[in-house]
Amino acid sequence: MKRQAAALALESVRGGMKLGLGTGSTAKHFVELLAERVAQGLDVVGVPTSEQTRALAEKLGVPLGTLDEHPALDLTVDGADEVGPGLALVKGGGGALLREKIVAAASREMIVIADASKKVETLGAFPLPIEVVDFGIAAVRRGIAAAAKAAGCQGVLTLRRRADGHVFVTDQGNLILDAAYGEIPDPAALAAQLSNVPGVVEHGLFINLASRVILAGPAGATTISRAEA
Ligand SMILES: O=C[C@H](O)[C@H](O)[C@H](O)COP(=O)(O)O
Repeated sequence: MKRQAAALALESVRGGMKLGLGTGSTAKHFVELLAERVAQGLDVVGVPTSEQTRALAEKLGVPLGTLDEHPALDLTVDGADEVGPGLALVKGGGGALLREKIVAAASREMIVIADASKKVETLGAFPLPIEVVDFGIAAVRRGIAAAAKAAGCQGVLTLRRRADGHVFVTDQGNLILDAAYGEIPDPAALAAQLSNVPGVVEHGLFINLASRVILAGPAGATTISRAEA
């Protein structure tokens, strides 16, 4: 299903485009399919949103550039952990939210590809990743808790660890707190509150960034554009 969504997104790619390349298991399918088209002669430049995606794209022969070289991208294709009303997203399950958001914001269009299970009525069942600096984390936690409360959210903040028990460090050298809010009644309000907390580098709420979402399920794929979401 993820590959089906990725294949549909690929139909929006044209020669000459500058593409943001997302991160995660769904975005991986897109990079693989894109590489097949590149091998057949499609001329594009990709800007990866993580070292993981960079390594994959390099291995598969997708031409890469940086956001400094290409500050205005045509299209970004990326996955999501949750897709809510208005195509508001939770992202960052793989820890790439900061670069993903910068790349998406630099793109004229963002297409999200996901399996249909990612569509929810209310965001928040998936813990919200919040990227924070490695300084004064106890104070930053307090700031996040107060900001969340002001937006009607309460929940445990867990410092993300890798499978081997070591603290997870993002590509930008920061840490991630996963916020188990359960429900986020007003994602835009929470996003604004969190952005004001000193020490919060970025959070995984993507508001008004996705222009289209391609959801693939057992019965086929559906495309939702923001105007109709
Ligand atoms: O940091 C990771 C990204 O935001 C991913 O796009 C997100 O976690 C979805 O990943 P997947 O396609 O593996 O479910």
